[in-house]
Amino acid sequence: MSAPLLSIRNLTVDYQTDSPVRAVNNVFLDIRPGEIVGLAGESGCGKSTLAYTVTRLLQAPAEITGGSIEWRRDDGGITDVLSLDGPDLRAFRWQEISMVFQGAMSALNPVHRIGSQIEDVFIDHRSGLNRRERRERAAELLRTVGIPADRLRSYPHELSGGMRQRVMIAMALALRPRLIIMDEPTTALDVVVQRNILEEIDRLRTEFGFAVLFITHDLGLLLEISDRVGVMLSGRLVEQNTPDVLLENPSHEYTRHLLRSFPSLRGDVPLTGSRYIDSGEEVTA
Ligand SMILES: Nc1ncnc2c1ncn2[C@@H]1O[C@H](COP(=O)(O)OP(=O)(O)OP(=O)(O)O)[C@@H](O)[C@H]1O
Repeated sequence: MSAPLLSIRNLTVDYQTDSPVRAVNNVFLDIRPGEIVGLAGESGCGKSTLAYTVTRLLQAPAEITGGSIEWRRDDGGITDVLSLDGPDLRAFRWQEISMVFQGAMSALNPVHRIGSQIEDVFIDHRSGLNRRERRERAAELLRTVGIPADRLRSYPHELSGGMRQRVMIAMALALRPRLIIMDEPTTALDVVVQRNILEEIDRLRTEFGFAVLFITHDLGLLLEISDRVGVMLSGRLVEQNTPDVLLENPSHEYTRHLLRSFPSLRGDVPLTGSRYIDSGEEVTA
């Protein structure tokens, strides 16, 4: 088994409000190169706080009160993520780890064309590229995520929700990061569009070899797409395992509860093509 790309050890994050909230509580999580790790749990369990901590986007009143996050660089050396700052942090954020968050409409600037927003990533991080090269790369990125290059001239409101989310994925891919964190990237989309985007992410992962930390409250979806799934409850990662083990032999009562809350994995949930449906396994309680 390859060495982890990202190692989260004993991480604890508190919101220092009048009555402090422990949003992340002693979390251990490794992500290996090329792996899709899913993080499930209901609203408020600390998933986004964990993602923001890894990407160092956490803001006051949040405070990291314990633990470490290590990143294995391409040269085999280790970067202490929690002590990164200045240009090193900026470079880490787009070149090593990038993010796709929920709500592409609010993440994209409504008054700028798609093309110029993608090119901005290159202006900030690839200052050696000239205008024509930036434009070519932006066009290539759009094609990579299945959008015709002439859409570079579109404004966000001229694209569908699914297309906007693809643009966000294109931007996240721009500098070829080794890990992409996706926080509810498809939640606002209808099921068919969601499925197309998930297939796209899997195809891109095969093509480019990046790892994915995929965060959603939707355990069913994670069981389908992930190599490993972690279940979070009140800031704790109460269980992490492969989808097969989680389905067949969940060790935590909360995981069993989440599994029971599926209507059925046999037929009437929209998991078309799922290997769990194909195998005909009965997993409802
Ligand atoms: N700015 C803040 N100030 C105080 N408490 C906060 C703040 N942001 C989040 N929290 C609390 O931290 C806990 C974890 O929230 P977080 O947003 O990480 O959960 P989540 O699982 O991502 O939920 P969701 O899916 O709704 O985004 C919750 O109890 C939340 O109320």
